[in-house]
Amino acid sequence: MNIALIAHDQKKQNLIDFVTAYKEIFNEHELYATGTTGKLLSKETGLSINRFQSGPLGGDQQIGSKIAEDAMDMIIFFRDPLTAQPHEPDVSALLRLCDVYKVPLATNEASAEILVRGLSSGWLDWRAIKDKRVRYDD
Ligand SMILES: O=C(CO)COP(=O)(O)O
Repeated sequence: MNIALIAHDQKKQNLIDFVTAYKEIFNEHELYATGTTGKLLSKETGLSINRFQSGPLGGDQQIGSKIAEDAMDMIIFFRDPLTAQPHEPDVSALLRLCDVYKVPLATNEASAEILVRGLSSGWLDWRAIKDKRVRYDD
């Protein structure tokens, strides 16, 4: 599965701790991240991570475009709900696309834990079904 990992600055350590805790599971998947998150995650966990631009420079939009191409299977995005982000429209757009394409999304540790445990239990195997996409062009 292709998994995107993203965290706002105040939540980066939370994401590092989370990914470290579930490293063995994450290690079995293709990982993607926005720029700074990916840099820190690979340094701190040793995992191999494909990096996009930093979030404020378009990274959220790049991940959104992967969702629209059916190339992302899960998004773990530890948002900071208490700090205004200059690129808030990009953040909203990414979350919206998760709903458009029914991509599993977790925005905090509690829901991320359920997704990751579900991933290792096969609950997300339906993602491999080719015709799962919501199509608006039929
Ligand atoms: O801002 C972000 C997500 O909206 C994250 O970007 P960075 O990983 O580059 O800090």
